[in-house]
Amino acid sequence: MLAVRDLKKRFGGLQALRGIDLDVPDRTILGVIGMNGSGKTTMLNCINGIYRADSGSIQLAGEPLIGREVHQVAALGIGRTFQVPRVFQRMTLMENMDVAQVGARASEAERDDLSAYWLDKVGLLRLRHNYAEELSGGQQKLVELARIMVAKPRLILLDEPFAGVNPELARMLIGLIAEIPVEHGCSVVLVSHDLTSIYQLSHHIIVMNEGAILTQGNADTVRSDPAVIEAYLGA
Ligand SMILES: Nc1ncnc2c1ncn2[C@@H]1O[C@H](COP(=O)(O)OP(=O)(O)OP(=O)(O)O)[C@@H](O)[C@H]1O
Repeated sequence: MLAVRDLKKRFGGLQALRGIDLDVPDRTILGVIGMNGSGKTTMLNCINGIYRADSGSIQLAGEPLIGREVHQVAALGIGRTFQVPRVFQRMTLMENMDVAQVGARASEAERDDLSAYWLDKVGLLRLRHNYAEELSGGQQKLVELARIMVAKPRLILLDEPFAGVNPELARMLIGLIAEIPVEHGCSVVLVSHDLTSIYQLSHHIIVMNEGAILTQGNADTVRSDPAVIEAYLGA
């Protein structure tokens, strides 16, 4: 679904990405871990068009993405959430959901049904007529996830979805992310410092360090890799 080759990005004198290669097969979850500043968010920003990569290639199901604007990447089927959720504060939750369906070939009733379905999935249906600004930061993260899902994406990029989310909501979120590939036919790139969730959810994991991939593999491989233990886990 997603293929990244030799992706490089520099900010002035800082080489933030030093040639990243990765593949996310259809209906799988790629976990991304790494120390602060290792380039995880920069990589997501290059994939969804916030930053223009200096070199390399990014393809979604064979479609090249580099050089496309954020809205064009979204229209090709990539949804994105942020460390600090970007929901429309002065809109109700239903209005937030509807904005994400602009251009969808669906009636108002169909759009409302889909909005309600996803708000229910994230446990916020009862608050559908509340303004987003009335919700906690953790709840806003759930709204953001629900909002990207109503656009029926082929791939979603989740940046620290569990940070600032209380344990009960986090458990619900883990269950929800786990079923997204199979039930909704969507691949996931999951950036998180929460190793337990990453190990539990990911089909494949990459460990980033100073803009490069330090190691990769399944949870067992990554957990036991001496370079990861030394560089990332510090133990
Ligand atoms: N717009 C920017 N301008 C200059 N430097 C930037 C910019 N964005 C990121 N960087 C730098 O690039 C490096 C990688 O940052 P990035 O945010 O991608 O790391 P990260 O792995 O997501 O970190 P964290 O876990 O703290 O979110 C850091 O040194 C950061 O300061």
